[in-house]
This record gives sequence, structure tokens and C-alpha cells, in this order.
Amino acid sequence: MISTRQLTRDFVVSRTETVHAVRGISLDVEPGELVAVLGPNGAGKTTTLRMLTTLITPTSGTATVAGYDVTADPSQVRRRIGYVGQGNGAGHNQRAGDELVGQGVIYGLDRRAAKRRTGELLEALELTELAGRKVSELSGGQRRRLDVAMGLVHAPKLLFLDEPSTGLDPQNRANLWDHILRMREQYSMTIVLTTHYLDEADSMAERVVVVDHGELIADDTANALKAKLAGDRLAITVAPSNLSKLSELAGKLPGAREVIATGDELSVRVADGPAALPELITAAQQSGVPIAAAQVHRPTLDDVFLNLTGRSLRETAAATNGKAA
Ligand SMILES: Nc1ncnc2c1ncn2[C@@H]1O[C@H](COP(=O)(O)OP(=O)(O)OP(=O)(O)O)[C@@H](O)[C@H]1O
Repeated sequence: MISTRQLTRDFVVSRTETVHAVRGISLDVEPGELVAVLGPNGAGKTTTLRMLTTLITPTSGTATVAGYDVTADPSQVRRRIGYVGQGNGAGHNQRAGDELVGQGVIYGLDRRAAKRRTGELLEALELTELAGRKVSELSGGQRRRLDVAMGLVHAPKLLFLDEPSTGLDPQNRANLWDHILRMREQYSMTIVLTTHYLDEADSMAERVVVVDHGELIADDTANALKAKLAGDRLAITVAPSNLSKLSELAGKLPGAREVIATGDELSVRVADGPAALPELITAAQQSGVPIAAAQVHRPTLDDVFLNLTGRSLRETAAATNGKAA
């Protein structure tokens, strides 16, 4: 559905400064995938999406989207994709239903077809009762759902969502997600989205692409990224006199690393915590080491980012990558 090779975008800001926003990203997305592009502010997520949606042209490299080259055939690409940008797409003084019909007409539907499609989308996104309301009178969550409807009016098989849930409270975020996932099912769509929310990428996307300083630094399922790059941590409480024996046993677990004993607790990093814990408990019992308490701490995507870059994604939230050439 998407294939990019060495996709690159520079912005010449002045005679002496060029921002290398995207630096040679190669990415393949198969039909039906839900891919979250994760990265700190200024990482190049929006710029990548804007190239894939033909809003800007690449400086170099190639991108094929829905079967067409973004540079050679931008209008063919546009016909086949939906794009929900960061800002609200809908005009504030328009009524929600009219906005959708208008969007359908822009995409080449005749008025009757545009109205039919509008009815379907309003219902699917639970906006039917708000069709006569002005866009400016909708709540943040309702407006975001309208934005999604706008991106879907021409029934695209591929939908790009740029930070769809930013600014929404947790309840509205969950509600928007329910709708997006339902629409995905209903229309068998491929979805590529950007997000700052680690938990969102973790729970919603089957695949997470991590971008930093314009480069793709990881690409896998959230679970695989966590297992590969961070791993689970076991925390075991024992009598201090048994700590060294337990450390020795923990060191023998498959893939054990970072074995740290402090006070009455032993901490060890392993690839698969739920599998390693019973193994360690059995080994401890056989060695006559009673265990008082045991916990498996699963890593977060922030641990993954920290592991990859030495920085926390939360801490770098305000950073930008505006590097001068
Ligand atoms: N039109 C532009 N002119 C100059 N620099 C730009 C332009 N658009 C983006 N940039 C720069 O390119 C870099 C990547 O920006 P981009 O918006 O792609 O990041 P992002 O990962 O989407 O960030 P955010 O999460 O904040 O939306 C940043 O340094 C940004 O300042």
C-alpha cells in the first residue's frame, strides 16, 4: 500500500540554514495494516505524512502510495487516500452535514451520492443528531470525529491521521479510537497515524515505527520492540542473606542482564518476564531460598525510546531537530 525508499525532505530556511526534516526513510506498509508513527516533536512525522499525501514534494528518494508515485502522479494518489491533518479541516461557520456533502462533491461524487455517504458517515461516527449544528458549536471530540468523517468521504482504502487525538481528554480519546477502529473494520482500511501518546501507539497499533531526528530508528510490533530493546524486569523480594544466592540463580535465566541487588530486592532484566518468573521461583525453591514477593514489570514504549536514543520521549517532548546544514 505504501513503499518509500530513502525518502528525504529538506527545508531551506535561509541562505545559511537548511533543516533536514526527513533523512532517508525507507518504509513498506501492507494493505490492512494499522501503523503508528511515534517520535518526539520535530522528529519529522508530519513532514513524512505530508510527502505521502502529496502536500509537499520529497527533496530526494521515492514514495509509492496506493500504487502511484507521489511525485509523478499526485492526483491519482490523492483520489485514493484520506488525510486528517492536525488542524480542524472543517469550516467553522458551516453546518457539519453541509461540510461533509461539500467535501464529497469536491471529491467528485454527485450531490445525491455525497448526501448518501454523508448520512452513512454521520451515523457511523455518531454525529447524525449534530448534522445541523455549526462546526464552531461542536465540542473538541465531536469536531475531531467530523474531521475523520471528512477524510473518509470518498471511501479511501488508505487513511492518514496526523495526531488524531491530541488535545482530547482521555474519554474523548477512547471514544475517537472506538470509532476509528470500527471504521477500519467496516471499510477494510489501511491506517497510518502519528501520535505523541505512547500508550495509544502501544495499545492500538499492530506496528510501531519510531522516528527520531528525521530517521527511522525502529519498526516492529510494540511487543517485539519492548522485548528486543527493553525486556521485562523481574523484581523479587527475599531475605537480605539470600540475595547473593538469588542473584546467581537470576543470572542464569535466558537473556538475563542488569542483575541488581539492593536491600531485600533483586532486579533482573529478561526478555520474557512471565516465562522467566516461574523458572526463577522454581530454581529458588530447589536451592532453599524462600521468596517473599515477586513482580513482573513490563516495559513501556518510553523504555524502548530511552534504550534507542538515551533520551526519554516524554522529556524530549519540547525538543526540535532543527539542525543547520
Ligand atoms: N515548512 C517548513 N519550513 C521549515 N522547517 C520546517 C517546515 N516544516 C517542518 N519544518 C521542520 O522540520 C522538522 C520536522 O518537523 P515535523 O513537523 O515533520 O515534525 P513532527 O515530528 O511532526 O513534530 P510534531 O510532533 O511537533 O508535529 C522540524 O525541525 C520543523 O521545524
